[in-house]
Amino acid sequence: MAVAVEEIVRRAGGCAVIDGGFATQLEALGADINDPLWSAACLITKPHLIKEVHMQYLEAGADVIISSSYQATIPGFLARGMLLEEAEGLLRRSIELALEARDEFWKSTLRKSKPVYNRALVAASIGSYGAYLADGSEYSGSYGEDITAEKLKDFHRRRLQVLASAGPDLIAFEAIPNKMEAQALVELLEEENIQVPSWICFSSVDGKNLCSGESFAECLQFLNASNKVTIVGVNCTPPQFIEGIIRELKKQTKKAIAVYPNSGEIWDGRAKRWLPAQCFGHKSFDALAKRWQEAGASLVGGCCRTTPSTIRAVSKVLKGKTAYSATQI
Ligand SMILES: C[S+](C)CC[C@H](N)C(=O)O
Ligand SMILES: N[C@@H](CCS)C(=O)O
Ligand SMILES: [Zn+2]
Repeated sequence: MAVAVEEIVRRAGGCAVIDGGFATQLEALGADINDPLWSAACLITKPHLIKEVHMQYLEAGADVIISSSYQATIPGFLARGMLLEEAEGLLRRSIELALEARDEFWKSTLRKSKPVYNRALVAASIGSYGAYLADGSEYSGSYGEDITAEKLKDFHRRRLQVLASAGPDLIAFEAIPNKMEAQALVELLEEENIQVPSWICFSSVDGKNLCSGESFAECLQFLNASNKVTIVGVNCTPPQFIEGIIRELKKQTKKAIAVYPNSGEIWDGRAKRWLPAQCFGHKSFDALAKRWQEAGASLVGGCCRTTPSTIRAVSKVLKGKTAYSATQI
C-alpha cells in the first residue's frame, strides 16, 4: 500500500472511510445533473456546490474524498464548445476544489478541542469510457467491436496526465466494467509513469463477475503485477454482493481492498433514472459495512444513492467515534 494510504488506514483504526454518492448529494443540494456530463456539468455551472458536497462528506467522517471528475472528460467538454485549455482547466479545478475543501476542513478541525477527524486524502476520480458514452455501457461493459485497448488508452491518456499533475493523493479509477479497460489503465499508468498511487475499482451486476461477465481472477493477474495500482476493489455495485466479492478478491490478491457500493438501486441507462433496489435484505448499510471490514476491506464507503448520513453511520460503526453533526461545526 502507498505510505499515505497505509497511514490513513492506520489512523482510522484499520479501515478508512471513503465518502458517499457525489452526484447524489449534488442533486440533493439542488443541482441539475441530467446532462451528458452528468455531475461534471457542475464544474461549469455550480462549482460552489461541489465544494459544499466535499465539506458535507468530510463532516460526516470521510477519510478519503473523491473529486467531481468522474464524468469530466476532454471530449465531453470540447463537445460543449470549450477550448482544450478550458477543458484541462476544469479537470484541474475538480482537484483544486477537493483540496481546498480538505485543507479548510482540516484547519477548522485543528481548532477544536476534541478532534475526531483525520486529515483526509483526495482521490482524483476517473470514470470509465462507458460513463463518458452515457449509454448504460458502464454497467454492461459492452463497448462494441471497434473498441481496442489502444483506443481506450488514448481516451484516458490526457485526462490522467492532467489530473495526476493537479496534486491529488490518489487516482481513483471508478466502476470499471471490463477487463480490456482495466488492462489499458494499468498499461497507461506504466507508459505515463504516473507517480500518484492508484486504485482500480470494478463494478458488478451479478456479484460474481465484472459487469462484462469476465472474472475478477483474470483481472487480478495483471493488477497484481503492477506497482502503480496499490488498491483494488468494487464500487457502484449492490451492497448484498460486496461481502462475497471481498472474499473472492482476498483469494486473488494481497493488495488492499476498497469497497463502496451503491444503495442497491439499479441505474436505467436509457431512461436516466434509478429503479428500486431488488433485494437489499434486512441489514442496514452500516451494519453491512462492519462485515465488509471483517471480511478484509481496508477502505469502505458508499457510491450512488448513498449520502452523508450513510457515511456518518459507516464512520461511527467502523471507527467507533461519532463525527460532529453539521450544526455543531
Ligand atoms: C454511475 S451512472 C448513474 C452515471 C451516469 C451515466 N454515465 C450517464 O451519463 O447517464
Ligand atoms: N464518484 C462518483 C461515482 C459514480 S459511479 C459519484 O459518487 O458520483
Ligand atoms: Zn456510483
